Amino acid sequence: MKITSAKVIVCAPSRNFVTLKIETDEGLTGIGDATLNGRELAVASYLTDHVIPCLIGRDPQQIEDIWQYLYKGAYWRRGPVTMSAIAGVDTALWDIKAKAANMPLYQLLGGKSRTGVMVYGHANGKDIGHTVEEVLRYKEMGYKAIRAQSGVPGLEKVYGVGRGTMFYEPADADLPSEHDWSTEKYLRHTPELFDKVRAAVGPDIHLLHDAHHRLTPIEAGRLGKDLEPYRLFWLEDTTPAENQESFRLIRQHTTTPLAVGEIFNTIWDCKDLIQNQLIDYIRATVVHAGGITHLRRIADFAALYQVRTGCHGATDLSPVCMGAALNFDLWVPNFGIQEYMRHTEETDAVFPHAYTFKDGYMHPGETPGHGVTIDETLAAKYPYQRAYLPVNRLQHDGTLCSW
Ligand SMILES: O=C(O)[C@@H](O)[C@@H](O)[C@H](O)[C@H](O)CO
Ligand SMILES: [Mg+2]
Repeated sequence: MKITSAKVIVCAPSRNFVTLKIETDEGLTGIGDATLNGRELAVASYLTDHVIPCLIGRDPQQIEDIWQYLYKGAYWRRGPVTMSAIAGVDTALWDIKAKAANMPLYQLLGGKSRTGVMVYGHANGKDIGHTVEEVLRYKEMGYKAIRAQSGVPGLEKVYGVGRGTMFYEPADADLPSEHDWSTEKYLRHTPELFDKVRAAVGPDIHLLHDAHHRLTPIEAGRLGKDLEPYRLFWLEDTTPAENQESFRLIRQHTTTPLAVGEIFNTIWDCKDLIQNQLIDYIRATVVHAGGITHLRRIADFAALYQVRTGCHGATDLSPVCMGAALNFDLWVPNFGIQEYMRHTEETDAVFPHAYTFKDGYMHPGETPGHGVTIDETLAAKYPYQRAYLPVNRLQHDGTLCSW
């Protein structure tokens, strides 16, 4: 089998997506997500101008060799642009291989390890009362795990509070919008949020929360300790994780489970965190961590240390990534949970898919491949529109901080 052509499809049904489509001389095609929120065209160019010329004529069945060729052959290794581009190729090749084998991707990986993939949804509100209502609405929809994020009194715009109800998209302007931040206000507010949420939702629903890289390690330890009475499933991205060692301090102060890694793109970003058991869940996922091939390596390494997977699944990861991730989740032995932010109807129409949601669990479907396709005619009706993630400044003096 030979790769005869490949192309990048950039479209924006509700938000920007980058999709790589690979075609072969045996009529099989595969697609992969290569979306990097706020830097989409960098990945599109990386693929079109540098990767695709090297793919033509290669055997698409040689997934591992192509992965190593693209990772080592670039000389400049790692990073979100490179690894999202490699992920797009890798996912498309696994899609082709599973179609050639006439089986869903999870079967090719080793078959199912569970009856379904437990997912968590995003309940958010402008204040505690509204957030409690949203958490109860998600419980009503059948979710067994719900992330709760709310506005913080005294702060105008805070991460995680959407503009709609089901649809949350942080990239919101042609140039980065500016949010304000106060750790003090946030640390005062969040325990109160979970006191009310846990009291309303009962003991059986898994509750999650995302601190979104904003705390120092000792502040993270304090928040983790303050949230212990509410038994969170995980507290996510408490502190910027470039310094993996800093999680040791957090661990010393709290038993609240820790999740990190949605912005990681290789095993090297999380090696120390995992082998020192400084985290409980690794959030890396298909589109930003080099595809199925590399994510499988991360998961197998994590399994040695009883660290479980918790793949990122926000709306800026396309349905192609969701389909591939659900196949991965159904197979992976040390599965933890899958994030599931529902896409809009426009997005779902451009990316028809086999995956389904029922009573808090998802299934990738039985379609050969990863089970997601792209309607190119419809995609063409939604041209790219530059959009950035916000930047964040301390409310009291304007210092730029993590968003
Ligand atoms: O856990 C999450 O889903 C968030 O951290 C994401 O929504 C993140 O803000 C976006 O993916 C950034 O593009
Ligand atoms: Mg997050």
